[in-house]
Amino acid sequence: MHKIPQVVTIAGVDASGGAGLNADLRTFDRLGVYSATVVTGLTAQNTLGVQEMLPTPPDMIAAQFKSIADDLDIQAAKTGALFDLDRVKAVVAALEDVDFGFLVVDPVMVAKGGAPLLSADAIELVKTALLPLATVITPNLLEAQTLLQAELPTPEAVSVGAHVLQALGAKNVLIKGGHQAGPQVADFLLLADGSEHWYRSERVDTVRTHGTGDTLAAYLTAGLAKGQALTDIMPAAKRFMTAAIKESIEVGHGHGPLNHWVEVSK
Ligand SMILES: Nc1ncnc2c1ncn2[C@@H]1O[C@H](COP(=O)(O)OP(=O)(O)OP(=O)(O)O)[C@@H](O)[C@H]1O
Ligand SMILES: Cc1ncc(COP(=O)(O)O)c(N)n1
Repeated sequence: MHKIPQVVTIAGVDASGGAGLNADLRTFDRLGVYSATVVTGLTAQNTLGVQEMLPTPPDMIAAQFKSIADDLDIQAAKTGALFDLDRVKAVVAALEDVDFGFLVVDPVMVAKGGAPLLSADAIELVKTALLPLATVITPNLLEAQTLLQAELPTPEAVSVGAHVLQALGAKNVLIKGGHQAGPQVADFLLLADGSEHWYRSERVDTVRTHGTGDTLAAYLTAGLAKGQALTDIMPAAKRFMTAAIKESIEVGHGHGPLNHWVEVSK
């Protein structure tokens, strides 16, 4: 018998396959970890936008958690789209009840095309109840600004904002820079020990970025399950992100998905 790290993604399904738990599973497969799923909702969406959403009943979210916790040995979990207050409540209650090891909270709020994936009245509970459970939270710039109710226009402001998010209870904070203007993307990592790390890379000029945030957060989840440190995971994750965005695949007519099969140079 072979031992394999086991992870779970707690996220929504993307009918067109590019984002949400579909992107997570592909990333987990790529990194050689076994993955389970707690489906928080279905989305009828494609690379052009989100057409319909159907959140999972809270009881069914609880039942999925129980099935997994009763049988599997999960070392790391990741949250993605949680849709609304009832889904956030269900996920927080379940996470407090199980031991799924490391927790990566990707506070997904808006899809690339602009559709909301978290209702405004759920944001406060994400801040007060979900963030304190997190090993690492991975907001993009806009999500960080929403959580903080403040603009983050400079690298100094990003650093200050990360410290405020850490004070809310998240052990480590990664603020992703894909939404920044300029020739570079810069991700900022604030670790539990207070050390600060910038990861800068070229900005690929493309709209084919469906699922970038999910993929990076899933990459971190797999690395944590393997026992790696965030500072060891990030450089490899960034190389993968750049390559998967750059070597784009011809799928869909809008914000196309990433190339999760890309060869990555060392
Ligand atoms: N155009 C780009 N070129 C290179 N890297 C990018 C680009 N866009 C995003 N990235 C990288 O992808 C990762 C995810 O960042 P991003 O800010 O896009 O997350 P996100 O907005 O949460 O994604 P999503 O909208 O899928 O939830 C980061 O490492 C970021 O630097
Ligand atoms: C179910 C689901 N989860 C997450 C995202 C965010 O990904 P992106 O903003 O890249 O489309 C999404 N579009 N759909």
